[in-house]
Amino acid sequence: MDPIPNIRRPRPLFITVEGIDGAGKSSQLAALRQALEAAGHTVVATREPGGTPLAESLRALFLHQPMDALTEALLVFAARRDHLATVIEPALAQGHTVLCDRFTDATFAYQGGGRRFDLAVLQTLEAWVQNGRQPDLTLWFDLDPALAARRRQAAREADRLEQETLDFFDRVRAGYLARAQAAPGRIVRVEAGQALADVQRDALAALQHYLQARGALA
Ligand SMILES: Nc1ncnc2c1ncn2[C@@H]1O[C@H](COP(=O)(O)OP(=O)(O)O)[C@@H](O)[C@H]1O
Ligand SMILES: Cc1cn([C@H]2C[C@H](O)[C@@H](COP(=O)(O)OP(=O)(O)O)O2)c(=O)[nH]c1=O
Repeated sequence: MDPIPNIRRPRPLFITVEGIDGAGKSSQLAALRQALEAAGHTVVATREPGGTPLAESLRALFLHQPMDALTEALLVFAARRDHLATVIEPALAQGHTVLCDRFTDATFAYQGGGRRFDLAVLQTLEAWVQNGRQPDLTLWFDLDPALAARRRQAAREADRLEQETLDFFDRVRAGYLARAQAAPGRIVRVEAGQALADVQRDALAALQHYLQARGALA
């Protein structure tokens, strides 16, 4: 008889990070990944829109071509469909934890909040595309839009979305707040206006709290 491998892998998780552009979520991904690996998870790190060759092509169009709000919503959900079918679901089925930079909360915040697009249509698309799949945990890096704009200006050239007004980002932020209020057990707000190390401390604490509460440690 083959020996049974003495490895206890924790239950795979689907974890997402969210926030307005410049909130600092990408800066926290490496530390989150390390913490998950230290807890026994094998991690697939990915992003939206993107994460597959097709979805990365859609991302390039999305970030640079002018389009209306419905087209935006259809493109991000088309990208999401391919990403779920070819990366996220297979990874979870193989026992890997998926750490994803943005997911559907971004659609409700940007297209729903920012563009004021019909939330009922987004809910219909979500149901069609996701087949019930939702993140287990979402860390929402929340930052004042004026401060986020200053951080972005110091860091990079603005893409199509990042050229939007402060009013737009106020609505995106309000969209995230509404999502967090509707799903308080899933979405955890992290105060992103602090120094990088303090944001990291709070994000890791929220992750550890979740892992302990769900028994998701190795
Ligand atoms: N807590 C922080 N304090 C100051 N600057 C930060 C902080 N977090 C990130 N930054 C900087 O702000 C810019 C945007 O951060 P980034 O992680 O790319 O944000 P996002 O992925 O949310 O758009 C980068 O130049 C980054 O170094
Ligand atoms: C996933 C998603 C992203 N977006 C937007 C948010 C961002 O402005 C942009 C790309 O996100 P992001 O990868 O965070 O950009 P960057 O690498 O420049 O930090 O796409 C939507 O509008 N709807 C969505 O559903």
